[in-house]
This record gives sequence, structure tokens and C-alpha cells, in this order.
Amino acid sequence: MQTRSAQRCFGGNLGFHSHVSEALGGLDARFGVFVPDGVDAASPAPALYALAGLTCNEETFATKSAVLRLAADHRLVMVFPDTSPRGAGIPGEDADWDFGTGAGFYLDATEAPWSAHYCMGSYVNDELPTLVEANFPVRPDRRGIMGHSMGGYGALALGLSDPTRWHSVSAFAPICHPSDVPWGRKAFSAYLGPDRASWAAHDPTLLLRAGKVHPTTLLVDQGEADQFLDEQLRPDRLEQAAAEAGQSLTLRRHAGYDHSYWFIQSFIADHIEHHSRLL
Ligand SMILES: N[C@@H](CCC(=O)N[C@@H](CSC=O)C(=O)NCC(=O)O)C(=O)O
Repeated sequence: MQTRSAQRCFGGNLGFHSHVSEALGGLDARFGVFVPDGVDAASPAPALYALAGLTCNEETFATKSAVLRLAADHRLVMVFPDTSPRGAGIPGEDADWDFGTGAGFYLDATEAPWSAHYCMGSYVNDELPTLVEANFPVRPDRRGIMGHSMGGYGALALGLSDPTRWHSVSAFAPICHPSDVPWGRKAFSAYLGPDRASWAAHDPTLLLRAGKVHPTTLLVDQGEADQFLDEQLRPDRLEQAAAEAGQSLTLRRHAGYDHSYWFIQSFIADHIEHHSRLL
């Protein structure tokens, strides 16, 4: 692991690091970690992973969400992964802002040529926690996951898939039913292939319909003036599937708020309290 930058921030240390990732087929992967003062090997803290959305990178959530002061106050270590492999060299990976670079969708591609590098599912679920837990003062038994948009989808999908690994889950404006919206159909067709049966394991709404529930309440915030709400996000589908599955869900709709980080900044404190209480 190589530290690319390190700064003091809100009485803690914020660093951005890189390493050669096995899950991403030997490419360099970047991530950020914030460690509040008072958290050390003798007194480790839970880690909260924050997944950013399409077009973002490992700096976006740390920089724009206003989460760091709150993480310091609640004594949570924050981990900020990148949103895709970088520089895989696959033809077309930089052609669209909603697919390829910056759009890894937190799953493991099974289709060539994407499967050689686009394995952000294994990366966020396994490789990065192993690396973080070996190099930072975090508790390996208490992890939370949150995210925005594509990252909100990732938080819900990974959290519902393995509640023993992710002990608290929340999302801002998540893509709730990717199999049935344009962003998700585009990514899943390429990364997972045309057989829609293989998509279900990566779709929060379909995971709930299949009986995958999380033992804690899922917290989801959604702006009603979000420009992507009706075409791409579909929280109504998640709400219905959660009700049918018996999944506890707090879904809050906020009049006037859009898809931006200004929306996230407005409600991030509630998410940090949610994770702090459960972790
Ligand atoms: N390419 C468009 C819109 C890109 C965009 O809105 N990205 C969102 C995430 S969308 C779902 O995953 C985002 O978080 N952008 C970063 C930001 O700072 O807002 C464009 O660039 O206009």
C-alpha cells in the first residue's frame, strides 16, 4: 500500500492511498481513509464504507458530503473506495459517463472483456476490508456501508447479500431496481450478460423479493426534485419489496431536494447517527 497524500482534518487524519488490486486484475486501486484522533490499535473503531456514484472517484464523497466532522464526533473510521477500475484499456470503457470508467456498479463482471478487471463487488466486499483491517485501527467485526446513487445501490445490494459482513446499511437516492431502469440494464447487460436470471443477485429489489433481508432497519433518503427519480431510481419498488419481505425500511422523501451532494450534506448527520447506533 502506498500513501499518496495525508492531511489533518477535524482532529483526525485523512489519507488517500493506492495498492495493486488482485480483484481488479492487477490494476492500481485508490481509496481514502479517515481516522479520528483517539482511534488506535489499542482502541479500534468500526469502519463505515461510503460508496460514491457515477462519474465520481475516491475523493468525491469525502470532499463533498460533509461527513468528516461527523465521523470524528462519532468516532467512526471512514473508508472511501473508487467507483471502478481505472485504465483497464477495454475499448469503449471511457465512451459513456454512465458505464465503464467511473461506473463499476460494485459487482463482479462475468462477461469478457469486463470480467478481467471490473470486479468491484469482490473489491469492496473482500479485498479492501482485508487491506484496511490489516493497516488501520478498525474493528474487523463491525462494518457499515452507505452510498449515493450507484453507490447507494451498491450499499443496499452488498448489505442485503451479506448482513454478517455489513452490520449497518444506508443510502442516498439509490438505484433501487437496476434490472428495470436504463442505467442498470446497460451495465448489467455488459457486465453480467443477457441472462437476466444472473442479474437478480445484484438488484436490491429482487434480493428482497428473494427473501434476502437485513436484520437492521435500512435508512434511505430521497429527494423529490431528483432529476433521476422516476427514470433511474424507483424507490417505490424498493418500498414495496421491503414491505412484502418484512424488511424494516425508513424511506424518507424530501420535497425540493435534488440528486446533488447539497442534498447529501443536508441529511448526512442522520446517516452517521444511524450507523453509529448500530455499529
Ligand atoms: N454526467 C452527468 C451526471 C453525473 C452525476 O450526476 N453523477 C452523480 C451520481 S449519479 C448516480 O450514480 C454524482 O454524484 N456526481 C458528482 C457530483 O459532484 O454531483 C454530469 O456530469 O452532468
